[in-house]
Amino acid sequence: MSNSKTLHVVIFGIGNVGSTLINQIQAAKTQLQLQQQLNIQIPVVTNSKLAFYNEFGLANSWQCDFENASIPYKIEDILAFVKKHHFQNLVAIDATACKNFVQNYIPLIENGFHIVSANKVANTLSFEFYEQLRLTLKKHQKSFLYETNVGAGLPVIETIKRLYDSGEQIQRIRGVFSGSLSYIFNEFSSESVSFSDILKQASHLGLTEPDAREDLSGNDVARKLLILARELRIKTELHDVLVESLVPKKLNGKTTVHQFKSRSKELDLPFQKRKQNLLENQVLRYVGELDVVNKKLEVKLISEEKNSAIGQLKGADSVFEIYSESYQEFPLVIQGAGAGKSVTARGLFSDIVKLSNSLN
Ligand SMILES: NC(=O)C1=CN([C@@H]2O[C@H](COP(=O)(O)OP(=O)(O)OC[C@H]3O[C@@H](n4cnc5c(N)ncnc54)[C@H](OP(=O)(O)O)[C@@H]3O)[C@@H](O)[C@H]2O)C=CC1
Ligand SMILES: N[C@@H](CC=O)C(=O)O
Repeated sequence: MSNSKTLHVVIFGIGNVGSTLINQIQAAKTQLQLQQQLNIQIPVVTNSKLAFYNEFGLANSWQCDFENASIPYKIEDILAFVKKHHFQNLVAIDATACKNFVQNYIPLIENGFHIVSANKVANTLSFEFYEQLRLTLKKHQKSFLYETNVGAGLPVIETIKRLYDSGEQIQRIRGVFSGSLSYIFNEFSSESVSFSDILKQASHLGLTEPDAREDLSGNDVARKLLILARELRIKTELHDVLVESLVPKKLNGKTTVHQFKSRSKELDLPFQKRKQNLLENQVLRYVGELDVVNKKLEVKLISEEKNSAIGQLKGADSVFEIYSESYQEFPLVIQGAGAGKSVTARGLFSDIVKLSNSLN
């Protein structure tokens, strides 16, 4: 009898992260089969409007196939398709940044899907939804993995869970939680380039959210703090996070993404002023802090000494300093690329493989 296991993975969102994930899975097929007897089939991929179906799984030409043969869809069409083909071990990947898409999680779970998500929204809606989602997962014996929600491919959530589950008292988590803002302030502090040009670069590199104001407003970091707080069983909401937004009021949510992009030069002067106010040995850093003891979550722009751990960050690196009873004076530190399509897709891939280990 063969021990081979097949997963049927439906990928929602084929932008930076989703399309990289597909390519990583296709490239690893032989290795997965040989070393782990794991066969990952991708019978459906979608963007916000169109879906491409192939009951035998995607071919390497999937991008052309999607362009030529994708059709408009509703979530019910996908549920009907997987049912018709009696697919087992179903996994839905949320590689969207869509606030509405998470409303599909419950119907997906009720129809046999496990969920693996890079999208932070499901974990940062009301605490009521957070609990409802977990109750539904339990009822249907399904898993929800979301390591990439914090620190992209870095093992942040897993580390915090392990510490917490083994009774370790975590007191404080502090660091640079945003890969895009790390990149932006690392470059802006050390180079003579305008803020808007660096923002554009970060966006081209796929480091920012589809709407970069999610990063600049502090929303994305606030979500990450909230996700970690909830892992530590702190019952709190997104609006409880104290956030210093970097988006001027005139460019906030009332303008479209396109209008914001075309007016991003308006950010140059205020950031140039902040840079001029720095002392010689200082750089700008956008930091997050979760004070577990006082249940306080805060996101702000600070002037940091160049030679501190946070001041020395390079590229799109994030850093997470975890202070706890066993790591009091010298924190447990997790550092590495905190954003980017390749590391994030690899993080999703790793969650898929982890999930496969718990399936028949
Ligand atoms: N980039 C990074 O470094 C990291 C990203 N993440 C998360 O990964 C997610 C994806 O990011 P990224 O790939 O950069 O974003 P992109 O904007 O590149 O891609 C988003 C994709 O989602 C699709 N989409 C939007 N709404 C829906 C919907 N309702 N149903 C199905 N598909 C939809 C878009 O389709 P369309 O083109 O039709 O709009 C697009 O294909 C985000 O949640 C982000 O926070 C997490 C960690 C790091
Ligand atoms: N936009 C985010 C991507 C990862 O979550 C970031 O910059 O960290």
